[in-house]
Amino acid sequence: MMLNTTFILYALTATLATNLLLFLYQQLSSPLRRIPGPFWARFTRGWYFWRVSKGHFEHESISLHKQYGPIVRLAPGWYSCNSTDALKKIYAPGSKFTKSDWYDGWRHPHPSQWTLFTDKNNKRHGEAKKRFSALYSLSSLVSYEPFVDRCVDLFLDRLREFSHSKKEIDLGYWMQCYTFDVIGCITYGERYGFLDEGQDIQGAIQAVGSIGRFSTLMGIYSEWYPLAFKINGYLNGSGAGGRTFVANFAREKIEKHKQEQQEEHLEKGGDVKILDRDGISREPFMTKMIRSHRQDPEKVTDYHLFMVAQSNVIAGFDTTAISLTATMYHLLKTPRVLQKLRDEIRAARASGKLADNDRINFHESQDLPYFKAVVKEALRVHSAAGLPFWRVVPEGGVDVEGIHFPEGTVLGTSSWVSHYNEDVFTNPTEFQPERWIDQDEAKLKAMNELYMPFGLGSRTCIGRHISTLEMSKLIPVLIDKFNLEIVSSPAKEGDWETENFWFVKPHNLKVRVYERFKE
Ligand code: HEM
Repeated sequence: MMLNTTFILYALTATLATNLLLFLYQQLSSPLRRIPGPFWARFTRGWYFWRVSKGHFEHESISLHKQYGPIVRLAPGWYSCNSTDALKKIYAPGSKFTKSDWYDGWRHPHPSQWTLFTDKNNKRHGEAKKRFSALYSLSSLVSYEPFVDRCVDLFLDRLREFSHSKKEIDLGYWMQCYTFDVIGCITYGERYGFLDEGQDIQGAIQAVGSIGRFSTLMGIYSEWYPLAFKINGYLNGSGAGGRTFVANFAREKIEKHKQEQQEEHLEKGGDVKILDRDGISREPFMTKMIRSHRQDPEKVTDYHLFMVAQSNVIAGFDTTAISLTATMYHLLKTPRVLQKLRDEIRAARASGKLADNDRINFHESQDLPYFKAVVKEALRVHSAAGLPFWRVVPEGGVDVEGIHFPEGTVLGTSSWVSHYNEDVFTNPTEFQPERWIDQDEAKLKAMNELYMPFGLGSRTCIGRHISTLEMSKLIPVLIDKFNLEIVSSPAKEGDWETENFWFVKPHNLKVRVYERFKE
């Protein structure tokens, strides 16, 4: 018995030692061994996990590139890239690179539960994206505009109340209420109701937000993800309740829309598009999708209906709220820019370019060059996504910055690294919308090549026009009608707090609101 135990111990030690030696040999003989990076990143993903878990990796990744150059090792076989050459090769439209296993952390572990954002199957992803891209296109925005108008009106009503009561508010939280309700309206034609009371209904804002931390960290050890997912479901504070609320809301609305269309179909003897006086359809996503589902249930399946509805919320609500909050934060911190923007809006109003005194049309907002530069600059200095967009090198490998990366290597670039590239962006930490206007063509081209708040290539954000609509209809009216004042707190040392678990979220941006009355 004693002999057996000793033998097993020897065998285990020998196996471990052999594996360790083999691992060290592979690392030290790898053609990529000369790529610099933090010491422990050579041997384990644990270093990356630890640093990301601190919640500020967007800044750390910029420093790492300053220290080590355009390619930095972040884990064995994972390299962060900072160059135009890398972006062109990794994210080229039609490239064969696939999303890496890190994205598994963002999906339900069952293989049937894929989403556009997480799909590693390029073929299936391409087909689905093509099928639904018209719903998100620039030309479809006009049909969603009345939904956004309703939410903007309600948001401004709330601000008027805060102005009267002089109550301090968390601006980031109220932006979340706005974007959650807008996405509900655009998707189902109905608000969730966050703007009514400012309540986080069933903890849904908190829950969808909490997905970020878990998914970001577990994606680094994606082989453990299915187990962690199961355990997480049993834990308090996992946000399961809020997620269930969002999923149930989707199921309930899908059923309701199906039933209504069925009744309408029977009554009118066929599918009918609801057009307004201008001949424009003002229908939410679900109405359009269910019509396509009725026409061809194999092409637009029940799963597609649910997947698109869920993706809109999970990928679209926080990202847009963060971008709105960041834009307001930088405007408030840079009074020169705020004043210039107000002047542009006032001049547009004075010259009769804005039809309504209390609202702004999307096409009018796109005729305000300084406003567009403000939003572009805000998304440069504060991109909502703050970690590399990891991709797997396909068969044949790839040459980046003169280094050959074999098939299976994981490469990625974070928009923060790209947007703070000092070779291309002069004084990158400064909020200067003018850099997008007063610029020579060559410089502008170089900046645009590195600009990636919505990602790049075939996996670019499908909802980017919708988020532009949401921002363009709120910010000009908000700054025209209200003064906002940041309430400084000693803990924040006059600045704001952010936390990065893929989404770089502002916390506790407390402001006071004052209604502006025109002279
Ligand atoms: C300012 C707001 C937004 C920002 C900054 C943003 C950012 C991004 C980024 C960076 C990606 C690509 C990630 C990657 O390559 O891994 C992405 C993808 C995606 N976004 Fe957005 N997003 C925003 C708003 C929205 C909205 C409003 C929706 C939905 C209505 C949406 C839906 C999606 C979807 C479905 C994908 C996956 C696309 C694909 O893989 O083909 N996003 N977004």
